[in-house]
Amino acid sequence: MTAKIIDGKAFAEKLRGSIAGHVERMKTEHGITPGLAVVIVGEDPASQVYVTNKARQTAEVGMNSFKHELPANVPEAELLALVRELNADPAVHGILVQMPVPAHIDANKVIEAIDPAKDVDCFTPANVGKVQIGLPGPVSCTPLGCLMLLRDELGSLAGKNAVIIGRSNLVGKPMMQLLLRDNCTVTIAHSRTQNLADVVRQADIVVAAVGRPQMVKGDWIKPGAVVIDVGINRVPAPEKGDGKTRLVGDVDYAGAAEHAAAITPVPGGVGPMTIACLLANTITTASLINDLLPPSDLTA
Ligand SMILES: Nc1nc(=O)c2c([nH]1)NC[C@@H]1CN(c3ccc(C(=O)N[C@@H](CCC(=O)O)C(=O)O)cc3)C=[N+]21
Repeated sequence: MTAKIIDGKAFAEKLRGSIAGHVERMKTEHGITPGLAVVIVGEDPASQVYVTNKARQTAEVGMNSFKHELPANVPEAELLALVRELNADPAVHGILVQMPVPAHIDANKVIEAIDPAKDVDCFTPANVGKVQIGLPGPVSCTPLGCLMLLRDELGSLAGKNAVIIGRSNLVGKPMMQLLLRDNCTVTIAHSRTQNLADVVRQADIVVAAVGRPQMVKGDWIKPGAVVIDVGINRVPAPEKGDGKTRLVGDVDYAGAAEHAAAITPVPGGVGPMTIACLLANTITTASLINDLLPPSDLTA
């Protein structure tokens, strides 16, 4: 079997088209222009590229984009003060502080400073709790993107055996909540899981989010399973020339594609969905802030 490639880039583009429509309606019907503020601390080149992409896509869907760049040695208090300023700014409906922040800054303090009403990453305890009990609000971007791809691929997820590899607050745990809400039987595997290969062999749905290049092997994949690869790992690519690198996921793509019914590539799979869902969350928070019903196609 050769798996169908799930084109996350194309899906994300379609989603951004729908988001642009919602932005237009919010402007014309309600006089609201959704605004997203992105804060980046330090000069990490990968983060810079990523934040620039976000700002461009934010503007492309018609939202206001506010970018704040702070030096790597900015005092924690100054970052917290900026977050509070953004909390109070009525033009800002979403706040994202690019992670990781430098070691002298306490990331938890930063997250707790963000007004949950504007927490488009869904990092705050209040929003994590809302996802758990199914109240409206922003939903973690990467898991939301994965869920949209899975629903598009499978229709109903009810009764499927889903195995998530990785238990992070960013991906594994919120992914568990969303799949459970869609009536999957969910298993979370992690670094201490015994017989990981056998656990994964039970899965109709595999979500790999461990951050270890190509760790999930092809013969772990049950024939006909759908594989969502969240990993984005930069590895050496000597075949491309000295010092060159390439991106690979957490799944051995070629091996898994021999068994899976469908699989997301890296790049071009989950990554673009994460950014699109960030914009989707900004529509959700802008709606809720203004007592409007968030569009159902942009949330879980
Ligand atoms: N507060 C916060 N929220 C985040 O959501 C957040 C963050 N901090 N810090 C960094 C990570 C990483 N992340 C990515 C999103 C999209 C791609 C993406 O679009 N990747 C492309 C490839 C890009 C390339 O070629 O390098 C793809 O997979 O096709 C990558 C990485 C969001 N993050």
